[in-house]
Amino acid sequence: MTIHIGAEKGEIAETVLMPGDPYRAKWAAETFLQDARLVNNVRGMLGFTGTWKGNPVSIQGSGMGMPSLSIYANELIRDFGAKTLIRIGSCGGMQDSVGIRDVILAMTSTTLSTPSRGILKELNFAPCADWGLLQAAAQAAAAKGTPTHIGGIYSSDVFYDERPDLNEQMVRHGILGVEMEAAELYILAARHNCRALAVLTVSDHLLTGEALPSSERESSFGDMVEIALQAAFPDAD
Ligand SMILES: O=P(O)(O)O[C@H]1O[C@H](CO)[C@@H](O)[C@H]1O
Ligand SMILES: O=c1cc[nH]c(=O)[nH]1
Repeated sequence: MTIHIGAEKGEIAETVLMPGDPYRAKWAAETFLQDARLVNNVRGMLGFTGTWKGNPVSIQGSGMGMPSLSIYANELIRDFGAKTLIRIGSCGGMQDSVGIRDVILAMTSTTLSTPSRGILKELNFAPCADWGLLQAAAQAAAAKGTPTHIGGIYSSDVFYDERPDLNEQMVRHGILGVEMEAAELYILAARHNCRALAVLTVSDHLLTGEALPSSERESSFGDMVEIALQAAFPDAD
C-alpha cells in the first residue's frame, strides 16, 4: 500500500496498462480481463488486476498530466515492481493524414518540460518507447487492420493551449498528435530499467476541429486496448 495506491503488495501485476481516465480503466478491465478485481480506489483513481490469456495484468488510471502520471508510475515501479507500463490514452490529431479513431504508437515524445526537468537540467533528453513493445504493437495493429501511425507525439502540460505557434511548429515537424503524459512515462521507464509504450486513439483533431464525446473516450477505444495487450504478450494465444 502506498500513499496513492491502496493495493497490497502482490496485487499489482508486472504489466500495467495506464489510461488517464479511471473510468476507462474500469471499462477496459471489465471488457478485456478475466477475473478483474478492484485493487485501488484511492482518490477514485481506479485500478484493477486480472488476467489476459492467462497473463497477469493490471489497469491503473494515471490521471491527467505528467505530474499525476509521475505519481502513479513511480509507485507502480518502485513499490509494486511494475516492469512494463503501457499508456492507453486519447490524443488530438495533428496531421491531415491522421483521422479520428486512428491509433498512434508513440515512438518518441517532444515536450517543453517534464517533472524530470529538475534532474535532467539542461539536457534535452529524448524520451523513447521500448523497441520490443513498439514492434509488437505495430504487428498487432497491422494484423487487426487498425489504421495506425507510428512516430513522434507532443506531450503537453496544457489542454487549453494559448500558444498556437507551438502547435504550428509541431505540425510542421511531423508530430502526429498531442496528449499529456507519455514523455514522463518514457523517462521514468528509462530511469528504472522498465519498458514503456504509449498507444493512443485520436479522439479529436486540432486541424479539423472534430471531437468525440467523453462517453466514447471512456469506453469505445477497444482496438487500442487489444493492441496494448498483444504488445505486452506477443506470444499469448
Ligand atoms: O484520455 P487520457 O488517457 O486521459 O489522455 C488525454 O486526455 C486528457 C485530456 O483530456 C489527458 O490526460 C490527455 O493525455
Ligand atoms: O491532451 C489532449 C488529449 C486529446 N486531445 C487533445 O487535443 N489534447
